[in-house]
Amino acid sequence: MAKDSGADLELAGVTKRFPGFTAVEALDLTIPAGSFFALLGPSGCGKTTTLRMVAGLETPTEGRILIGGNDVTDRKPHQRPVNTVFQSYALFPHMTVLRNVMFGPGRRGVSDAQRRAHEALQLVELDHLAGRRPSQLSGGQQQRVALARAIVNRPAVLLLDEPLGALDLKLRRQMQLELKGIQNEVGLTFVHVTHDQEEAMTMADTVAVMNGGRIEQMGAPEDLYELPRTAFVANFLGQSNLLVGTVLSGETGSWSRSRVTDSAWPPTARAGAPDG
Ligand SMILES: Nc1ncnc2c1ncn2[C@@H]1O[C@H](COP(=O)(O)OP(=O)(O)OP(=O)(O)O)[C@@H](O)[C@H]1O
Repeated sequence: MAKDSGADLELAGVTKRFPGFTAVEALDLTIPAGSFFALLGPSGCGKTTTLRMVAGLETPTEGRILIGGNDVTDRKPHQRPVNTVFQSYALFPHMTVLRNVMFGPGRRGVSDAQRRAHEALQLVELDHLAGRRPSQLSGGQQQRVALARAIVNRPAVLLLDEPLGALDLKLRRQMQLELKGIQNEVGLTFVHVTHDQEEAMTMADTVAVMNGGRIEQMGAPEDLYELPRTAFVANFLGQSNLLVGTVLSGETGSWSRSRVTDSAWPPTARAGAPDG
């Protein structure tokens, strides 16, 4: 399959309020074209609501959403250059794998829908099972068909909502690598929602850690791990030993005299705080 170019995704002041509850709070975010971006956070932090607003399934209370520089905030889901892969594969059970993958381009009247569907199936290494029905496939194979069905539409942005959540651990780890490989190959912009730290850290170029509807910290996985800016991020990304204290003086990396403190986080500062 030809390498498609994804588009930048930009969220400007995006907020979602449900009656009596703010799920997403003034989110500002730019995801560069062709990158693999992960939204990581605990249950209820607003990840799926954010994704649903990008897909057009939820309307922001405030803010704008731009894809490739075009404001899509008021566009219906099918008018956006976006496809979503859900945890529940949502394949059509009565159709073959090939028909499932052809469905989108076929409906849009694309002339070479069948060839494109075969290409997408080759990409996920399932073309040899094109004649089967979803019930004759394993969970991992069904998830790959769901991915092919999204990729065949060549969306500028591909949204993945816990796409590996229904798979057992071994298959999940294997699919993480495959998904990352496919993203490299097709070059689309991937936005992946997960509460699995390891998944986000191994797959994404950039990880945004969400907490209570806000992005607590965003950066390359290794930067988040090495330099978490808050105790929440440190705890969420791994095991950590936190000590509460007060900084009396000094700068990060060159401490003279301090007591270890919550605000003395990140860990380089901790390591340099000798006399607490
Ligand atoms: N239609 C709705 N009406 C009211 N509150 C909602 C609605 N949809 C979501 N919420 C609330 O908004 C918050 C964020 O929900 P969201 O589904 O975005 O979380 P999440 O981070 O994706 O969680 P999970 O990992 O469990 O899917 C939750 O507290 C949820 O209860």
